[in-house]
Amino acid sequence: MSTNARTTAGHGWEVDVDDLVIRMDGVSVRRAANALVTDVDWSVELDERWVVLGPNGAGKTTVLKLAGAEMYPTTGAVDVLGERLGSTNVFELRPRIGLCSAALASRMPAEELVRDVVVSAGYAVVGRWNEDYDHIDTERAEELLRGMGIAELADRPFGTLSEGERKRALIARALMTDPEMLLLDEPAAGLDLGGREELVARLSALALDPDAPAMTLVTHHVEEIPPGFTHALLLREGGVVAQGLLDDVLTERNLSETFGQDLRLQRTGDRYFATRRD
Ligand SMILES: Nc1ncnc2c1ncn2[C@@H]1O[C@H](COP(=O)(O)OP(=O)(O)OP(=O)(O)O)[C@@H](O)[C@H]1O
Repeated sequence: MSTNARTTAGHGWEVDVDDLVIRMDGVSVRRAANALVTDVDWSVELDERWVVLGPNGAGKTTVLKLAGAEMYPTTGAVDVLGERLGSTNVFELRPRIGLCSAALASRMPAEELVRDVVVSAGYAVVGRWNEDYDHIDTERAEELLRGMGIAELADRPFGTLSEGERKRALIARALMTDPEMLLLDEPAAGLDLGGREELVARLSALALDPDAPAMTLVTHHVEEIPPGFTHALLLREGGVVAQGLLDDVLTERNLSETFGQDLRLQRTGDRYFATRRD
C-alpha cells in the first residue's frame, strides 16, 4: 500500500490509508436470499474508539465479524490492519486483533483458571493444554486482570465467575496479545446495573488511554457507551443510518430512525440515556 495514499471511504473526508485499521468499501454480505448487511462504507483510524449501535438484526455482529477477519464480504472490499480480506492469510491476521464476544465466552472451559484464560490468548488457544508459559506472560496476564479490577480472581475457575467478572476476564484476554485493534461484541449484555457501570468505567479508562488500541464496541443501548468513545456507526436493517463523530451522529433524529421509534435522547455529563416519547 502506498505511504501517502488517501481515501474518503466511510467518513466522507480524506484520511491517510496507513492510519486505517478497518476500511470497508461497498460491503454487502448475503446468505441465500438474506442480506445481512448492504453497501457499507466505513473506516476506522488508529486512535478512534467506535460504537456500533442498532436494534436486533441490524447487522452489527456481521460488521464486527468482517472487522475481525472472521467473515468475508460477498461483494465489496474489506481491509483489516492494511490486509485485504480474500487475499491475505487470516490466521496470521487474527492474532493481531483482540476479540471479545459471547461466542468466545461459551467456548471457554468452565474449569479453566482465570489466569490461564488470559495467558492462553498468547497461544491463540481456548483452554490451556500443554503450552509452556513464560513467567513474563503470566505477569502480563496478572497485570491485565489488575487493570480490569479482578486480580484476586486469577486462581478461580472461569466457570465460577459472575457474568460481569467473566466479561472483564475476557477483555483482559483480548488485550493479552497487545492487539492493534480491540473488538467488543455487546460486552455489557446480561450484566446487572452495578456490573454494567463497573464495565463502562473500565472501558472508559481504556478508551481514554492513548496507548490503547483502536476500539470498536457493539451495543443496543446508548447507556452502555463508555465516556472516551469518539465515533458512532448507526445501523438499521443491514444499512448505515449515520456515522461519524459521536456528538454529531448521536441525535434524537438519528436514534429514532435507527430504532424505528420516536425516541427522546438525554445526555448527563458524558453519558447518554434514551426513552420512548409517548
Ligand atoms: N447465516 C445466516 N443466514 C441467514 N441470515 C443470517 C445469517 N446470519 C445472520 N443472519 C441475519 O442477518 C441479520 C443481521 O444479523 P447480525 O447478527 O449481524 O445482527 P445484529 O445487529 O448483531 O443483531 P443482534 O443485536 O440481535 O445480535 C439478522 O436478520 C440475522 O437473522
